[in-house]
Amino acid sequence: MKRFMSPRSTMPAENPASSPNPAPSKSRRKQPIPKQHSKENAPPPDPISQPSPATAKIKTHLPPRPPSSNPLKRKLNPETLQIDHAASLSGISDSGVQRDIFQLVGAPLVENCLAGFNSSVFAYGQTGSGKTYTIWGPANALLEENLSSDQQGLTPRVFERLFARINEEQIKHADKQLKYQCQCSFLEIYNEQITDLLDPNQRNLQIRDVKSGVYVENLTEKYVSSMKDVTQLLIKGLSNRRTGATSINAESSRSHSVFTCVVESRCKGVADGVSCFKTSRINLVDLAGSERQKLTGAAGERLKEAGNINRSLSQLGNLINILAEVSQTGRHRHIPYRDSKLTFLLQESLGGNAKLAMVCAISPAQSCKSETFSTLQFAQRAKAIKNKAVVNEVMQNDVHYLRGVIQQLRDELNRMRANGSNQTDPDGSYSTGWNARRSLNLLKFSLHHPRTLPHVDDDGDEEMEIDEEAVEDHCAHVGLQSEVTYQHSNEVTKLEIVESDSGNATSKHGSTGDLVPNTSEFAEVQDIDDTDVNMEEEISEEPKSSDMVIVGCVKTVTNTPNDFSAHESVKENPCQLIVETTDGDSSVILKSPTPSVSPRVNQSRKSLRTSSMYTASQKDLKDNGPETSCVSFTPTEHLAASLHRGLEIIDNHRQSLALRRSSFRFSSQPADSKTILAANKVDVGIQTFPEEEKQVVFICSNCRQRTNLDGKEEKESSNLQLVLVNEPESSEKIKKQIPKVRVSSPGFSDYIFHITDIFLPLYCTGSGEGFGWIYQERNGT
Ligand SMILES: Nc1ncnc2c1ncn2[C@@H]1O[C@H](COP(=O)(O)OP(=O)(O)OP(=O)(O)O)[C@@H](O)[C@H]1O
Repeated sequence: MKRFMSPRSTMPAENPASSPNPAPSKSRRKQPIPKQHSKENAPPPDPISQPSPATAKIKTHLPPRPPSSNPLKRKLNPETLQIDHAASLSGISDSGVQRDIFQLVGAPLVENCLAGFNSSVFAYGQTGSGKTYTIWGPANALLEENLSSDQQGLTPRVFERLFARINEEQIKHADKQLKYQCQCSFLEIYNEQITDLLDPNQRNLQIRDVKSGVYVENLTEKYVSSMKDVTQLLIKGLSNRRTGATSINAESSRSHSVFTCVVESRCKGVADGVSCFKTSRINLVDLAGSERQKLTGAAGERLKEAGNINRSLSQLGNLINILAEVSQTGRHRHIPYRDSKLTFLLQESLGGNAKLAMVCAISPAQSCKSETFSTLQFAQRAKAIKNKAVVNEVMQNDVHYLRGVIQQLRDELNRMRANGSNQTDPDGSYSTGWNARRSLNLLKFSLHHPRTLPHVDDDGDEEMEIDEEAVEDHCAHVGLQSEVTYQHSNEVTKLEIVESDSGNATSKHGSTGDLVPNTSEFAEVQDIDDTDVNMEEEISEEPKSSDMVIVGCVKTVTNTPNDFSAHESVKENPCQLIVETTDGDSSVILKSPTPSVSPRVNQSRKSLRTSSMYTASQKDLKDNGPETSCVSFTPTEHLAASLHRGLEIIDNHRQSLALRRSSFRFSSQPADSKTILAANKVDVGIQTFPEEEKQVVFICSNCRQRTNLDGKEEKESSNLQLVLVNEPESSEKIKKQIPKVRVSSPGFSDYIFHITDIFLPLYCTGSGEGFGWIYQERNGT
């Protein structure tokens, strides 16, 4: 390849005798390989073709060797070379056939990419061992007429397959309007400086580290849709690489080069209306080769380059050692990603969200034996690294579809209301409930948001307890306002949420800049596996409103499936719950819902975000948000939660009507109410109480407003109040009553009820606006 490119600057091999201190050459036009005259640059004596100690586990044939001018041509007898360290490697290409490499590395990479995984391939090895040949192939193999050449490198093969598979997938999923788009960039790191190979005037580009990852500022990105497009970029980029002749390699790469392609796909579910966005990143990395000065005869500028190359490779090796150690021992250590541009830029590929393949090129020459073993050791250590690749996927619900579901639920509710207390038709009742539940399930599925819609287990008991001290403080504060009375409960000590989410294994990674999912959806996809949430909640000492937040809807932003322990502190802002993780690294904020936003296209995507756990869209979100992990409830999510709870009400209402009795009610007669809960952002888990326990009455803001009109004392700003029928007995009892209210439906198993301000009006006689009301109120319309 290199010999067919028009290099920007071809630097002749250094000859210390004639050029002891040559000026750096910017011209990289191809030069004939200078003969080596100096003793130092003279080819080393022929190696003795002796096999390594006979402790081999794998016998391997080694690739054809470099040109005759290359000292590495004096190879060992491949039949007798035995390698100790190869046992753990994934595969060894026999005689360097490019097709083999593609089958071993390229084909899986393409499938992983289509599945939404980031994938990287690094070519590592000593200089002249065939890395460039492997990754890009010879240049003539890139020419259109030679596309089927056996010599074709890994990269063109990958893109050939990728475009073929994209076509297949688009045809196969035409009903889902599956569409792909690919965007490529090409850069090199030379002497610790980044140059844009697609626009060589762009030098010394800076790596920016933002919350969502790192990217290279001002790097050119080009859309590609065919092999021809990619070939053009490859030819252009490779011709701009810095190469130089050494005694080992006439066209030795003097830089690390990274070809990146971001593949985005979007499709829409026919049945559920959910749009799915996937993003994956392919990094093809041709590392500069390690070299020993004695062997390469480098001097002057070439020596300086070699020093930089070796330093950067050594930093890579160091990083890989640490990552391997961390993976093996589980010990936490500082990972020195920033030691070099290479590791800084490609940190996501190294121990992060990417599948990583290392192609290690080795020389059969006896003189290179130590480099060969060192390369194999490197490969072995690299293999111990455990990356955390996830499918980078974001689901977006379809607003139109959800509107349909809302309408359906509204109709069902109206039907139920029309039936009123006439529940003589159990089948009708069942069918209504079933329809509602089915609608809800569809909605759940569409939202991909099981945690927003907590499962209500008829036999379960989801209890939230509140930190006693915080509650006391809170109550003391509220008590001073003389507006709240509480019912005593000795058991309440702290708020503890244990939420089990059997959410789908979506990923954290959505589309790149074209798509801007809402934050909560992003948080949802971040959480790919079952996650337990244990939180201790503190309540702000300065309650301002009595909004109640369903803390059970808290979603964690976590990259790996694990348990999540969080320490919550409820801030003042109504409807906002800030959850700080115990390690202080992040927090989750439940915000008031914001107006629903349809997916939109953001054209300004940054390039090469190697920490592509977050896409540009997610970056937008992250950038808009705090350092902490921010989870906002969109109106849609709130709507979904509301619908869910509305359904619970329907069920409960049906049961209540059937039984004609219940220990709680939603009152439209606020005149009865004397107790108002001003618990700011306190979730209330409702459990079955013994029947003799006190009855609680809930009123909504509408009713409360009427109460005010009636001259009742009311200063609360919230839509929801808890009202106890009986007079409180003491302030002590008041304090402990806030967090826990239990409701029972005798004759039924415990029923868990979440109470929020948003659904209460459904039960207010005369409110009459059903779910639409909820939706509109949440949007402030
Ligand atoms: N499998 C192979 N078959 C045929 N020729 C090969 C093979 N591998 C390498 N070569 C040839 O060997 C020479 C050196 O290979 P290449 O430039 O790929 O090495 P490299 O590891 O990239 O070296 P450097 O680190 O110095 O850039 C090239 O001329 C290349 O064409």
